[in-house]
Amino acid sequence: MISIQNIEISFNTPRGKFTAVKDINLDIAQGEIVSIIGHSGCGKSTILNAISGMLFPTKGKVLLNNSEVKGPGPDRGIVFQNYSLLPWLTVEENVYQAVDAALAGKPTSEKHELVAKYLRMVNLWEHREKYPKQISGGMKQRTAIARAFAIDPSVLLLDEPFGALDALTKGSLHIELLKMWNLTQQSKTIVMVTHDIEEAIFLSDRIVVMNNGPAATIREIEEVNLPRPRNKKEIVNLEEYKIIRERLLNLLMDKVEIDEKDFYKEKAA
Ligand SMILES: Nc1ncnc2c1ncn2[C@@H]1O[C@H](COP(=O)(O)OP(=O)(O)OP(=O)(O)O)[C@@H](O)[C@H]1O
Repeated sequence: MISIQNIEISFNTPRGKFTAVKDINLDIAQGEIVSIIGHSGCGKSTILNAISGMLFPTKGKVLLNNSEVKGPGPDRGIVFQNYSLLPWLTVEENVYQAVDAALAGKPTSEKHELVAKYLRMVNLWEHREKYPKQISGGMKQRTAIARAFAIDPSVLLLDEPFGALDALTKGSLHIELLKMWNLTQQSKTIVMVTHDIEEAIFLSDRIVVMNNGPAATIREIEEVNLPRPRNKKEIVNLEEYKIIRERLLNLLMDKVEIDEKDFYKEKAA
């Protein structure tokens, strides 16, 4: 469904051309959940932005259902870490506004029903009249996720959506995300950027591990062959889980160790 073909993304900076990522090739099937992990600054958000159409590759192309991505569209819903709710609208209005734009021409009652359905799904119906400043971080992110699902995009792009949340809230949002994915017959394709290895394993079918930048590339792609539905308490005891976790930790720690060695070398010199 998504085909990233040999993309390179460079930026013009005051110090010249900066290549953030290069030689990125990745095919993602419909209904797959794929996470992208890697050190800060390795280009995870840059890749997500190229899929969203907010950024154009300097070389190569991104195809969505065999058509080249030329800009953002309602077929792709995006959730960012910083909630991105409009502060002057209530929870319900924030979701309605997106639905109204995506379903222009449909009866108002139908749009309101849709908003209600998704707010109930993320347990926010009781809080629908509150403004963003009156709700917690987890509730803001629930609103953003409900809004993204309500417009019924075929692809959901999540940029560290749970990064600012505490572990318990994060855990319940993981379950709500999978609940919505299951309710759509696992037909939505989800691409998520995260720093959290456990989160990536729990949610994903595949995990893309990036090298460090500049000119970062894909280092390895791990398949997560854990049965679904997944139960967090149960999967952590499975051998497969432990192997993937160890492997991801080793891949990500590699660079840190190299940096440390360099530091001691410099000190000795
Ligand atoms: N508009 C821009 N102009 C110049 N450089 C940019 C621009 N956008 C991103 N970069 C650079 O590209 C690299 C990749 O950035 P990106 O935000 O994709 O990283 P990331 O892996 O998502 O990082 P983090 O995990 O910290 O969010 C960084 O070095 C960043 O400074």
